[in-house]
Amino acid sequence: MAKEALKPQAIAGDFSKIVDKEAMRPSNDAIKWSGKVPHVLTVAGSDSGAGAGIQADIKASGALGVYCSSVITAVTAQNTVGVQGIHPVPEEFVAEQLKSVLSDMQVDVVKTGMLPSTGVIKVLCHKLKQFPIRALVVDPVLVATSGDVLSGPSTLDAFREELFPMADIVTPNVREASVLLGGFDIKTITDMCSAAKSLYSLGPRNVLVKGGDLPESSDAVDIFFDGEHCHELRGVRVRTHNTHGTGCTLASCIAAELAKGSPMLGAIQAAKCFVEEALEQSKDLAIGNGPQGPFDHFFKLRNHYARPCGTRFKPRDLFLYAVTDSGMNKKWGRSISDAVKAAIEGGATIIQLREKNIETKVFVEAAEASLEICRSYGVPLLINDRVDVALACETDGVHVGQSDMPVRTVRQLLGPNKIIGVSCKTPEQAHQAWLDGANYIGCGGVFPTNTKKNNPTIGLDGLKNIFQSSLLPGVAIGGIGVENAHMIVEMGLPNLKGVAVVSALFDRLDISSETRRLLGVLETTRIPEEKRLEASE
Ligand SMILES: Nc1ncnc2c1ncn2[C@@H]1O[C@H](COP(=O)(O)OP(=O)(O)O)[C@@H](O)[C@H]1O
Ligand SMILES: Cc1ncc(COP(=O)(O)O)c(N)n1
Ligand SMILES: [Mg+2]
Repeated sequence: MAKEALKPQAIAGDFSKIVDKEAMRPSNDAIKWSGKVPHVLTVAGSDSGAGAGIQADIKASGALGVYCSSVITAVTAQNTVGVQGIHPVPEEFVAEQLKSVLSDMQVDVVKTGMLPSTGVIKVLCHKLKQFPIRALVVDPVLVATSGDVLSGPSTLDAFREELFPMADIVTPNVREASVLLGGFDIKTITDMCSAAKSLYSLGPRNVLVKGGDLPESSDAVDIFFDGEHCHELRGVRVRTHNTHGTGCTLASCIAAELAKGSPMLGAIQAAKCFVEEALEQSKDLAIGNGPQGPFDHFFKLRNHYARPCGTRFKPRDLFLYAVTDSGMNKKWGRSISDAVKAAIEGGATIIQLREKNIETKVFVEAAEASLEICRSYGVPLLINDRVDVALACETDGVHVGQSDMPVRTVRQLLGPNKIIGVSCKTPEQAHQAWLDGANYIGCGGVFPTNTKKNNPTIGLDGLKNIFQSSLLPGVAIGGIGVENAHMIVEMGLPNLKGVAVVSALFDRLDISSETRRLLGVLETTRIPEEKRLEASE
């Protein structure tokens, strides 16, 4: 199996090297299928619930523009609750399916999933010697995420002694790595690196130990070992129960990217980015009644908000928008990052550091400390006005006013993956923000406020005037608190996605409880029926 072509580009620097996955997103260029098409063959089980197994592999490959054929090794009766039954396909028929595909089609990469018996593993190894391919991705599916056994302990030797030495990469999760290493205890990222190195000694060219189920890990961290360096691939842990099929999907995305010619590390980064985006986009999916639902592999077809990986923005992030104020922090004797943490713990969905009188060094330190907190909760962090601080700290974006740096310039500096918000008082300013490439608008002040002196208020009518024509989602800001936030919600304006607040949170003794109170108002206020009808016209 000619593997040199896929030799990973080892990156200097050892364990603590966190590789920037943004550099390698799945190519979004439209792949026109003509002539030789990148081709993955999945050799795996069928999941009747279609969240994992060959169904996940075929969907993932298709989403990445790669053709995917399939050899079924077992048929499982499975849903979001678990696996109710397994019917292995006789190994001679697995051999027949392999011969049908490999003898007729130019398969670039084979990806394996559920291999229920030693016999099937032996048949597969034999066929791969008979029909050489460019790369082999082995996802050693032993136990489904639901906990059901998919490949018994009798297959461990065949995985370790026959299949692993042929693999370009093996992708065990923490549990599978532990079992394959005879019960090696994996509790930390350092343990994951040790496990990856031990698995590497079994013969695969590369090892990826997946950390989706690593206990107490605030991020989703995987460890990639290429024989020289341990690379830490860190992604945001998406708070969702729709994780059925994450492992299958990651492995089939790696196979698809390899089939398109990516180097190994680039393929892994692109695959991880795809899974993270799919999970993020599928948080509200409700398929099945069990504890672990599937996610949407075709989110890019449905998602008209272009959210390249690395942009943690969705309009619903604007729901409860906390804007810090250094004067208030000084008054209450708290640091900016403490205020940020308290607001997020109370339910804030996005944070903006608005620090008008602060030394740049202090601002950068506060932004870095706040970003660490925001990342751990998966909450976007924006910087008010100071594009230099946003760039220096790699925050999720900026919010600029009409007299700050022009939005087009900000977009050129920050690139497509960052969030840009713009303060607007008129429909014309909102339209210009859309033309200039902003992601959202902040409109106000709605009610009189002491936070922003001599700032003419626009009132509810001004707010309505803007959002009735705005092409961008946005928030209302200015004098908003628990006593009047319901009035904003009751307007029922489709693009008005939330409220931005300052003193209602930060000029209070207990930020978290004030935030929770405001969240309660926003969540319980109902849009009057007539407004709902008006909005739907
Ligand atoms: N909640 C999550 N948020 C973001 N990434 C996740 C999440 N759960 C799993 N992943 C990622 O999905 C991929 C599959 O990991 P994992 O779920 O551990 O595999 P398996 O499904 O085989 O148990 C890994 O890249 C992991 O980091
Ligand atoms: C047929 C089949 N193959 C694989 C898995 C693993 O699923 P996950 O990726 O969620 O661990 C599964 N549940 N069913
Ligand atoms: Mg999983």
